Amino acid sequence: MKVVKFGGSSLASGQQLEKVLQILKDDKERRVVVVSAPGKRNERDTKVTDLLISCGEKVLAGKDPGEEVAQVIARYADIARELDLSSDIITQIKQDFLELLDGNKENAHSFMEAVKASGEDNNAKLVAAFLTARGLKAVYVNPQEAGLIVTDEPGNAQVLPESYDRLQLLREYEDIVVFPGFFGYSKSGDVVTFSRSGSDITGAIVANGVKASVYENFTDVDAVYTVNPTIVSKPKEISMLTYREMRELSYAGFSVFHAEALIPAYRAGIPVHVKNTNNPLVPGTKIAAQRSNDNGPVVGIANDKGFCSIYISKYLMNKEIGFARRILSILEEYGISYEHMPSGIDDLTIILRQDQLIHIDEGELLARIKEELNAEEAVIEHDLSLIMVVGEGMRHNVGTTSRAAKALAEAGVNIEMINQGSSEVSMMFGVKEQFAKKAVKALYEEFFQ
Ligand SMILES: Nc1ncnc2c1ncn2[C@@H]1O[C@H](COP(=O)(O)OP(=O)(O)O)[C@@H](O)[C@H]1O
Ligand SMILES: N[C@@H](CC(=O)OP(=O)(O)O)C(=O)O
Repeated sequence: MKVVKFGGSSLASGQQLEKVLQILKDDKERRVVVVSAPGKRNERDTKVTDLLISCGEKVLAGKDPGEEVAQVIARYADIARELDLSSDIITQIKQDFLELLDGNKENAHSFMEAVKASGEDNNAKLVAAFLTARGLKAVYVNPQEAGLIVTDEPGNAQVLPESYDRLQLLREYEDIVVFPGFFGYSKSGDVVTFSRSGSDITGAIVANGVKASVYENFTDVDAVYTVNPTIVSKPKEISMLTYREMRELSYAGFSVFHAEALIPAYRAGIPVHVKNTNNPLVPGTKIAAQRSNDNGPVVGIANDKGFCSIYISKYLMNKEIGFARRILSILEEYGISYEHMPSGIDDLTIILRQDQLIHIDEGELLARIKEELNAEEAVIEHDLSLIMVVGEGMRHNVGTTSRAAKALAEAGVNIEMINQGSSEVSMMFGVKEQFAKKAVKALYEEFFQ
């Protein structure tokens, strides 16, 4: 049994749904289909999830959401019209959506979560109706009915382990199961969404639950490329990656596959296969526990922006017991999590996502660090990009760091920080955001050209 997930770009129009139908017809093992909400039809289009967020926010602010409501309904109606489906399904979607907007708003978070999740939920109903109309027996299954239970963290749900056993029952369905991505239900029965692009996570959880032979993730590119294709045009494709490599690359900006979607598949030893809905016969990229190591030390280079660093220096920091703990507990009080923490004998740098500081008085934070830790210096540097050079082969190859550093130096990119060693399969460079693209191009030239 295969679990297949189709992303928003694969479900953006009737024409795309025809491709999905063919893909399902081509392989009878494709028994569980996880769907996103309709995505962008072209560069200037808006994803249904983004329309839903604006719509929900307007409702909560007491403004008229008429335009967004019309746009959301029009997206489903256009698809149904293109596919010659009965108008009943759109009438139902519209009625449910208006009822939802009219419903209980006492808890603004719960309301927004339900509005966001409706994008996937209604699309799953539409896709099931379409497949059935074309002669494939298919049934919509609700995540609560199927037992996908998650933590109550709006926009950041985590699956609860008991879900896996319950989801196993999806194996028993005779019809193709169409399952909405992006959300589960809390123990108290509320809709809770995963982080953005989280339908990838649903797909991995369901694949684990039903112990699929493979989790196929259908998207709009032929493969996972060695570098983001919006930075380097037509980059080399990756045919095979390990879970660890993909996790590092997704975390650092390879948005093609969600970083949190690896663990459920990895835990059950289920291979992941990234494929193109628009070109399903090309081999795509396979992700598994091991791969043959014949392509040099580096497999991919990812970058992500929006980071900052807090640099702290204090003479003899290395001898002071509990120094890092005390800094981290100050950050904890402010509700700040950190990403990396490279350190030296007298210095320490904490790298974190910059958006966490939006509502924080940075001057006050630095003053506290200096005062409570008797630090000589504490400064924040903003607008950093992290570049992650990833490859299992780096463990066995000497000189990869110096090759990378030389390539950056020759491109005139100043390295603000390096973190190497904590992960065996990656090294990280911090650079100023304005140099990130130049840096990625230079590293690509060095390792792939
Ligand atoms: N290294 C990479 N390889 C392939 N695609 C990448 C990479 N980095 C970023 N992307 C982007 O990821 C996109 C696919 O992810 P996404 O838009 O979430 O698709 P979907 O709609 O299928 O969920 C691609 O169109 C591409 O622009
Ligand atoms: N629709 C949700 C979840 C998702 O996974 O979408 P996509 O497959 O289009 O990335 C979002 O936009 O975040």
